[in-house]
Amino acid sequence: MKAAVIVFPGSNCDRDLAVAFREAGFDVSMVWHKDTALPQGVDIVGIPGGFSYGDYLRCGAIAAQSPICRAVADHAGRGGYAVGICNGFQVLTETGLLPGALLRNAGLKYICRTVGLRVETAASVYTEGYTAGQVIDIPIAHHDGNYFADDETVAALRGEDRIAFSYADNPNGSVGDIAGILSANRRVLGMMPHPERASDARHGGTDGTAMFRALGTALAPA
Ligand SMILES: NC(=O)CC[C@H](N)C(=O)O
Repeated sequence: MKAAVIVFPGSNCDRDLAVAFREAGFDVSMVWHKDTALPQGVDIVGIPGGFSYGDYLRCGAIAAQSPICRAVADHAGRGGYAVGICNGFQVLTETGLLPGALLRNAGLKYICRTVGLRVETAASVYTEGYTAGQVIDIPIAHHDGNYFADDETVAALRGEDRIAFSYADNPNGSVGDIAGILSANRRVLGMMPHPERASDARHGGTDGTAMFRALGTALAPA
């Protein structure tokens, strides 16, 4: 099983994400934003958190135009798996691979703390290690985590069971308390909270481990 973690100037969760993938059994390649192709045979792409290009012009906006994002879009277009965490979620909305946008937090402040996250669906390779309705503790660290989509889009996400996670106690003003969403084929996940930061008891929590473990199981060769 192969994972690729994309590295932009300003990424700061790339190595944490690589460790989480490795512990779930993936071979991990770090892929520079200027590369034009993913390594051969990649099963899943991870777009990590951080401050790509210093968050200019908007979080994820410049990263979305990088050469590697074209390859990521092709990979997703062929039905490949991709997960974007925090800044990675912002990149996925900026590339149009996921609907909606991440706006400035309603309180206009950067928020860095652990929050309760409700697993809305267990029907994805990312969430099948949880049960629907389960509340897990996962850290957030962002200033632009306020998910917005129009009513029609939110209704479609809800109707198609594509809301992966919601906040138990909305910290940032996200519409419908949405913290993470799936693509129509359920293979692309974007989420603001950081499961890779909750994958080692020494870092204060392990509720994120089940996500990577489930991925390792689902993507393992038959
Ligand atoms: N931790 C992150 O990925 C932060 C994302 C982005 N820089 C923000 O603050 O909203």
